[in-house]
Amino acid sequence: MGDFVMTIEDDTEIIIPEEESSDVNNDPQSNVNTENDNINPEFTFFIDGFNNAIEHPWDFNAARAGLKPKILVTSRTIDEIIEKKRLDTKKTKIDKANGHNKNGNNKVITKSKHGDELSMSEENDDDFEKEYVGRKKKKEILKQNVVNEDNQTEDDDEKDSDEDDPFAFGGGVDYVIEDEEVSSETDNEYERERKKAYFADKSEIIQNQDLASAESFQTMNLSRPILKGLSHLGFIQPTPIQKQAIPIALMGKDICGGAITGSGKTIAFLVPIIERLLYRPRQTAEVRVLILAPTRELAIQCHSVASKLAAFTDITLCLCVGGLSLKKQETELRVRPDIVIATPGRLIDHIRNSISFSLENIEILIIDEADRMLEDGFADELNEIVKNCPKSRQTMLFSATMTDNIDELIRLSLNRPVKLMVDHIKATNTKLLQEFIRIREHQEKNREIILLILWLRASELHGNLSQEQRLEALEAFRDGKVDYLLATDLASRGLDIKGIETVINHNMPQSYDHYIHRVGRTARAGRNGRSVTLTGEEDRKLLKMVIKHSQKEQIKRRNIDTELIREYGEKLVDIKKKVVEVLKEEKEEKLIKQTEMELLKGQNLIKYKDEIVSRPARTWFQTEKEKKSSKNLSVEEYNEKFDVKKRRRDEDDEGEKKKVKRDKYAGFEMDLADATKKNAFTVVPKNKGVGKEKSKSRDVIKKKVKSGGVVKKKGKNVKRRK
Ligand SMILES: Nc1ncnc2c1ncn2[C@@H]1O[C@H](COP(=O)(O)OP(=O)(O)OP(=O)(O)O)[C@@H](O)[C@H]1O
Repeated sequence: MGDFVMTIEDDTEIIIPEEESSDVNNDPQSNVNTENDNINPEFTFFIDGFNNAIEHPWDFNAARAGLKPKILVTSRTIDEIIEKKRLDTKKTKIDKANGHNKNGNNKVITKSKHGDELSMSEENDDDFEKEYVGRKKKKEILKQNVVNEDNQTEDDDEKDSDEDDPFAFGGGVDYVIEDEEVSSETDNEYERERKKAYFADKSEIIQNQDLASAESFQTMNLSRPILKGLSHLGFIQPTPIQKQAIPIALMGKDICGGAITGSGKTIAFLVPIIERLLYRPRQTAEVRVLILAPTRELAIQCHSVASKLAAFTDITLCLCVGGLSLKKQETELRVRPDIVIATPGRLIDHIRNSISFSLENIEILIIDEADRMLEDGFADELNEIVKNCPKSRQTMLFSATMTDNIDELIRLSLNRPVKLMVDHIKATNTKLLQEFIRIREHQEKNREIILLILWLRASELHGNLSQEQRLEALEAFRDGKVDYLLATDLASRGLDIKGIETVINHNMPQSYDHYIHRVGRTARAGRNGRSVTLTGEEDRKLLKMVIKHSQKEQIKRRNIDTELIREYGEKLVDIKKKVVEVLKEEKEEKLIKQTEMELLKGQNLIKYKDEIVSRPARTWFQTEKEKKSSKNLSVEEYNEKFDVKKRRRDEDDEGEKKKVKRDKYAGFEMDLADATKKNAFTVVPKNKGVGKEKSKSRDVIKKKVKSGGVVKKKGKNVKRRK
């Protein structure tokens, strides 16, 4: 859960003078595209719809440019440890087969970073895999059946006669349940009246606005540079949320916008911002627009899309997120960029500590994933930011699970916001096929085995990685260099990576909202997608909610052959010893790295002592104690939901308290916070659908038992870095 709560502590950075020189060439003004003055009046738009959208509408360039200078430490990563073990195994095998000290022609000699010489056969690169998986299983994967209730296995039938059993889905049972989490559906008269008074009357606004003119971007009265930006991104027709939000936002109204995941909410708020900024006074530079996002990666993505959309304007942008160089951001903020895209913690750091930066001229405040930002974990930071913005600003909130709860919204002092809930409330995309694998209580220990059967090969994304590792993992995944991304909820919101075909939930998430965001990483922008969720007995209520909010044909049940579970369970036991060794080595390497970093920090403190001492100390709006407690709040809030879920299960069991005991080894033995352990989920990209791909089991085993920091590159004969 620490993933989401970025505070000043996460960003501790010793700013060394050398860094300054490299910043000079990164003036945000250099992004200004002078083409603006040179627009070709003859340019035309492509008109064949969605397919024109470019492959990667965002990139990591700005984030990479903002990375702190790399500190070279000599410790090995877990990838290197595993690679070495793999090579050692091969070496032993080859030595055994060939007799000692025979170096055949087809051997590659590599030298590890630590100087030990290793030999391996080019032809032998699959050995490790063969050893632990066995080729014949590659085909057996196809045995898994996706079934509906007509086709369940005997083992699974026992409880399914109960007509209130959500696992019995597919046969036409219509669940009508009271759902306290979908507020609008359960509002009482008083609540409805309150909302009527709080929100603007949309029909009145629409009456005054010719929404028919919003049918295409060209008829929206947008300026030429924006149309050109949209055209370059390959966007021709606005999506439903864009059709509604753009004209209303251009009127300066506050907006509470909700639309399903992957429906183009980012463009829905970026277009009106950029259009309005084109008419800003040019005499003085001011920071006029602030876009807030809950995670660094989402802010990076938003900044990248915004830069592309504004490429033919003179609008300047600055990315202010933790994990990237403070100094560089300070330099950029000094010239007052028009738009700042930020995560809350780093923004507050700048408000307090960057000379001449303030939010006093903010005209538009956008809060992306607003419901998440309104949660307790962000409460203090959000209050601090809103307090610093002028009251007269325009505020726009967006999320796929947007709340219309007035008590939550009231803190943002909105001005008669227009509620735009475009899709059926909390619906999932109809192009999403949702599969569920039932995990009975006695099978809880099999979750990892089942993942293993699903052939996962993964890189990782979670809060325990450095920002550089986080970017590398995402980039490798986006570019198809790795097949899967194993991620915590850090990746659950907003990330838009083309080609993600499947999302696998190792556990059903804590709430339906979390579920919507996770599975929403696939089936985006009109594409098909699939989610597979390992569903425990305690997840019945959530499963019912999913069914309730989905079309019948979106829901399927997937069964896993019990014989396969047994076999793969044995394989896991076989490699247990090796995994434990790797974990031990990794721990030692981490310690080495930490020590080296401390040493380096100490050296810099001595070297630049005068300058560091003469600088005013950085300040924060909370005391250490407050900071810690708001960080904990977020985790507590998350765990609370877990407890609720568990309680529900206990209630289902008629009060009988049953604790599912999980083998320590079978669980996630990683450094992440407990809440995160319970919520690892996995994203699977294009053409690597469940049951189709070849065996990559060792990676899954590696991930399963140790979720920290592995980026496994695809392909054979991965050469070791020197
Ligand atoms: N008008 C359009 N035409 C074609 N593609 C579009 C259009 N608008 C947005 N897209 C594409 O749709 C995809 C999803 O957009 P975006 O990331 O803004 O979704 P979102 O609604 O914010 O999703 P989430 O709720 O998951 O954050 C992106 O790849 C984007 O490039």
